[in-house]
Amino acid sequence: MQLKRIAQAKLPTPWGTFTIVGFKELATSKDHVAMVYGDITQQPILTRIHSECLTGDALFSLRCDCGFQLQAALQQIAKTGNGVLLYHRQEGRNIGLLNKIRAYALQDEGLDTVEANHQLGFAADERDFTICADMLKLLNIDQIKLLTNNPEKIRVLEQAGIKIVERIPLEVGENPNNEHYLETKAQKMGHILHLHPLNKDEKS
Ligand SMILES: Nc1nc2c(ncn2[C@@H]2O[C@H](COP(=O)(O)OP(=O)(O)OP(=O)(O)O)[C@@H](O)[C@H]2O)c(=O)[nH]1
Ligand SMILES: [Zn+2]
Repeated sequence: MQLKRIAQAKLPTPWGTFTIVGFKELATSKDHVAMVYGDITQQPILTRIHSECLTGDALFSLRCDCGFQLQAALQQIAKTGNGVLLYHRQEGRNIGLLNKIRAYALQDEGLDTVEANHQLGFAADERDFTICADMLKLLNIDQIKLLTNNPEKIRVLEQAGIKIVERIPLEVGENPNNEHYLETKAQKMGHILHLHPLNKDEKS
């Protein structure tokens, strides 16, 4: 176990009142949170793993789909009546905010999101989803329905002992600014996405 459960409190949102549960990583003291809604003893539980994206989550960026996914996931969990959103604090696929801004600068020069990470000396994705499996275990959850388009999350969680009963797609927020980013995720990172590329010649 890499985490310790530290504190919890009520957290009202526009979609309902969640309970926010705070965890600390034992090795690094880094913190993560879970947003828990309703009765989570009835498994499988609707679950979303949301990786931190300051620009998308808090600053309204249209370069990615994160802000849209965060809202849609909280909304869907509240509508379902129970579920959990893990807010996984590994910003920029775990290269950190400042390196993500460096990667964005390289993307402004024409590199794609994977090439930009490589140019900076990082793997395409540096995240560790075993932290998420540990958060679920500390919440006594071992069977989930996972909201994701990323098969890697499923692979790592299953290996860590979490049963994924169902994958539920979460495709929101596609726009002209993130069209190329989403295409790269589908083509190079294995994401299951049904994109609607804007075609200027299209009549419909
Ligand atoms: N390094 C890097 N990180 C990015 C970039 N754009 C978004 N991110 C980060 O990517 C993470 C979100 O990952 P995504 O690839 O959008 O989606 P996912 O979580 O793998 O998959 P889904 O479950 O389908 O949403 C967040 O931590 C963002 O900060 C980028 O261009 N470069
Ligand atoms: Zn983002």
